[in-house]
Amino acid sequence: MPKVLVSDPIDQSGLDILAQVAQVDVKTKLPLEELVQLIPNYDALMIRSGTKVTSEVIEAASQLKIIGRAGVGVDNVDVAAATRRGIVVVNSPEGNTIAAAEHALAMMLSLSRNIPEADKSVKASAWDRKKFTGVEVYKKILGVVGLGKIGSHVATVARAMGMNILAYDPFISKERAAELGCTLVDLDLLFQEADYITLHIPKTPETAHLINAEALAKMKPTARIVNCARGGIIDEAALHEAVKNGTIAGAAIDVYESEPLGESSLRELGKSVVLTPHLGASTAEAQINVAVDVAEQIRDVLLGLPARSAVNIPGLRPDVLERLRPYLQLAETLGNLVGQLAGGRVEQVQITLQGDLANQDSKPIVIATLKGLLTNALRERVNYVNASIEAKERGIQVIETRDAGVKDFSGSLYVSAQGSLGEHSVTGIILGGTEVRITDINQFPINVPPTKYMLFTLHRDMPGIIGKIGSLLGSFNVNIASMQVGRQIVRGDAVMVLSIDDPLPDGILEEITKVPGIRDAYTVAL
Ligand SMILES: NC(=O)C1=CN([C@@H]2O[C@H](COP(=O)(O)OP(=O)(O)OC[C@H]3O[C@@H](n4cnc5c(N)ncnc54)[C@H](O)[C@@H]3O)[C@@H](O)[C@H]2O)C=CC1
Ligand SMILES: O=C(O)CCC(=O)C(=O)O
Repeated sequence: MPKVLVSDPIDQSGLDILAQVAQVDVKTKLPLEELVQLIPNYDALMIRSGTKVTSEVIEAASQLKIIGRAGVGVDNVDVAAATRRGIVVVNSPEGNTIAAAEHALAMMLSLSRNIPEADKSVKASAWDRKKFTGVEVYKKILGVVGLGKIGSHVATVARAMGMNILAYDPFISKERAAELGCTLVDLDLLFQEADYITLHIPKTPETAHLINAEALAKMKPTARIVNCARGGIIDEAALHEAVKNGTIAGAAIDVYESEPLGESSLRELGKSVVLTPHLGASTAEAQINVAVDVAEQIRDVLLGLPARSAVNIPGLRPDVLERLRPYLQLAETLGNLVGQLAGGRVEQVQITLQGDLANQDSKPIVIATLKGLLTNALRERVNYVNASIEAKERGIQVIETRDAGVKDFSGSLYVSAQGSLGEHSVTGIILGGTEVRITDINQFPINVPPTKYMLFTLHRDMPGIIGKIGSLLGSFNVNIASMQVGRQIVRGDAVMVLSIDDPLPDGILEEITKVPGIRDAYTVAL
């Protein structure tokens, strides 16, 4: 049974799903050294934001197939290192959207109405109303930085509260912003005009310290800033100075440069600053959503199925995946077959989506073909995550084409490879929705299902040759399960495809090539 390590608190609903297919060990607050020691025993790791999955952890993770982040941000995972090791990283892109958006709105209102400090004072038996007079958000300008899933929801609700929305997001169209009732502006204008600024962007090298002393200096002295996105987007030292000096009016912060928040001057700023301990996703509903979403993906990957929200392999909508699944199998089989026919050192591979298949998303099909192509060399080290990188590192040139005009079958896949045994090509189709059929080898039409052990010959189409190969295989005690011949013209060149029950014994291939009329022979194990 596979083993899953859950190293952050995860809702029971997720643990129950994992337990259907795996042994589940929940061990939270592990020091790095302990995680490094334990991880070689596990097939999957499920985390929230607490666990840092560093390159050191990934190096030690000799069995790990998947890291599941029950949340959105994967900045606590070294995704590049995981990709290199062929480990799938999945997240839950939408499970906590509403929770995070509502937290940002709650922070904005708490800050405006001094709710945390007022609460503290009443609980300390005071009744001080004047001290906690606040400001309204109605008719104020909200600057939304990042108009993705969370930013959009914040903008929609804020508009309903009577706010006017400016937005900055270089990857969102004006039309989409207009649909949400936002005006797209550049960042400087947003900084200058906004009464409230709320951040909903990932932390990247471009967004690190986006809010620094220079940016804060452009804001209104009455401006208030909310960060429920990621620590490090705001320079905390600069923020402290800006609030202390009255450059801006205040800030509400959920995420920090270093978590848990250690010593911090932000704590000294009284009611001008509201601080929460990374609570954006902490609602009962969001925790069930993300736990179920990610646990289902871990379960699927452990069962050999693709994940729907992998961040390091092309994401596919489940309905698209369902439609493509047989073609991924076809691509992998043809890649593996052509890779063996072409011998080692493949320099170039051409992948053509033909007929109706030409209308499909080619990326996963190309990846599946490369995975098949490299399987012989890399075995279980190659998978959907690292196949493209491995192919690139081996200097394999990948040519991807489409030909909707090929109408022999409703949809077919053509793969050719140039390797140490020359150039070889195969074509295949899916029959009856699930069955792989090889319909062409090196331009010779055939119709055979792939089997574990196969023998291919290229020979002259002449009487007696099939019998000779049959007798030769018989003399080596090789049992033939099925045989088919394909030719272009009578008594011209032909191919023979044999499915055999066992691997071909050493030396027999050489004997086959000595049979008069045989030009070449290849054996493959799929
Ligand atoms: N505090 C918490 O507990 C939670 C925090 N988050 C964080 O919230 C952030 C946003 O999450 P989602 O809305 O789900 O992500 P999303 O991917 O839907 O949206 C992010 C938006 O940022 C935009 N963007 C990227 N780089 C940008 C840049 N340099 N300047 C301006 N815009 C840029 C993108 O175009 C995209 O529209 C993420 O950092 C995520 O980790 C998410 C959930 C909970
Ligand atoms: O797991 C959590 O509570 C943090 C959520 C978060 O920051 C995210 O989903 O990006």
